[in-house]
Amino acid sequence: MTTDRSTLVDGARRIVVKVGSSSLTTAAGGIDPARVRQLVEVLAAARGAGAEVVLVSSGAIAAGLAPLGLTKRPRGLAAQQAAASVGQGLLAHRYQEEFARHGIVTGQVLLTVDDVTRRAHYRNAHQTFAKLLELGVVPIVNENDTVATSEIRFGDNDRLAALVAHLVHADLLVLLSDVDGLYDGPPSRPGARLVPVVRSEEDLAAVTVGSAGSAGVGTGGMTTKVEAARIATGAGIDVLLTSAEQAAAALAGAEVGTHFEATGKRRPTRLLWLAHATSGQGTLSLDSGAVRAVVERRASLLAAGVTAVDGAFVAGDAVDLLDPDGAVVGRGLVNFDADELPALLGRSTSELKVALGAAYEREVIHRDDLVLL
Ligand SMILES: Nc1ncnc2c1ncn2[C@@H]1O[C@H](COP(=O)(O)OP(=O)(O)O)[C@@H](O)[C@H]1O
Ligand SMILES: N[C@@H](CCC(=O)OP(=O)(O)O)C(=O)O
Repeated sequence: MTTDRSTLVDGARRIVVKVGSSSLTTAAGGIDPARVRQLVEVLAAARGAGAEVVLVSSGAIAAGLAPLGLTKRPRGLAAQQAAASVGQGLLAHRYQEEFARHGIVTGQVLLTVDDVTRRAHYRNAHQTFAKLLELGVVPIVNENDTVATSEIRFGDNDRLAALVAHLVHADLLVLLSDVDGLYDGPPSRPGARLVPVVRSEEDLAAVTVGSAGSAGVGTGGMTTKVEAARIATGAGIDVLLTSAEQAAAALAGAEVGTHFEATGKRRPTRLLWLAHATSGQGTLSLDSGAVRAVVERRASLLAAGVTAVDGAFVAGDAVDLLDPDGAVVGRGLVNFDADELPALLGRSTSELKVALGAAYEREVIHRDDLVLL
């Protein structure tokens, strides 16, 4: 049964709100202080009503354009990183001042994929959010654009927001865009209709999802929002998608935008990151026995079942697991460097212990560090 909106919103104790660049910028592309102010008023009201709020805000690159004399988002990664470096401080400052008007302290959290997939870093991120919220701070999150390389980049804050929602155990994820919800086709197309509720994949089958509109500051368009909604709902978190203009109404429980209903159960957070926020830094090819062990018995991967190694990874990196036909069956955090592995392949752990010492007795990937894809 569909939860009515006011029950959904009133029942949400912890809310992650994501706002896109297109909802924060002027037509010329710079940050619009009036739009930031309006958003902060809505979030301060949600806080006043008793919810804890985490804001995932895009806009660093957009905020950095004008100071650098640029009129549109640059194409190259280095130029985007430079713009983000200039813009992130300005953006954080804008928020800090606006929240301070409501007596609310903000904290900046810049995340990279690495920060949240490696065990120690992930625990650290989790603890930082917990402490900030305990202290009554509104964390303002963005990708750490200036240091992320293209290989380890989320690239879009929609998925980042879904993963943060899971990391902080949010009850509700609100995605704010320049469009007031999911339409059954690109909203510029005549006759496109708003989809008020998405309950399952079947409801998405009839929807044509396109990329960003003409303004040119957004990144992923509707594709990354639907993907973010899939990640969050699959992890047990309800999602509301609407426009920044309708944020106040949405957070007051009005029937605006699109509600993606939570479907799945919570999964261990780190594995969600591993499945959705990383790509493998290399591959391990498995023989059919190892595929069965890993996929059917959920066992750890041992060197005996690995037939080939590809890529330049180091211990702790994510690698993709391939079946004998080359299809990706899983992803895991590997316990050895790529150049250590060839000498171990096909050998049993007891044999490795005798030949190379106890340090080589360990699994290639422990089952707790492995997700099936
Ligand atoms: N089926 C759809 N429903 C709604 N919007 C869509 C759809 N397909 C494509 N879009 C486009 O996606 C855009 C939102 O993406 P984007 O500009 O990246 O937003 P943001 O900056 O908020 O992340 C909308 O303005 C719209 O033009
Ligand atoms: N991290 C980048 C934004 C990436 C992004 O997802 O942008 P958007 O599609 O506007 O939400 C920035 O702050 O400019």
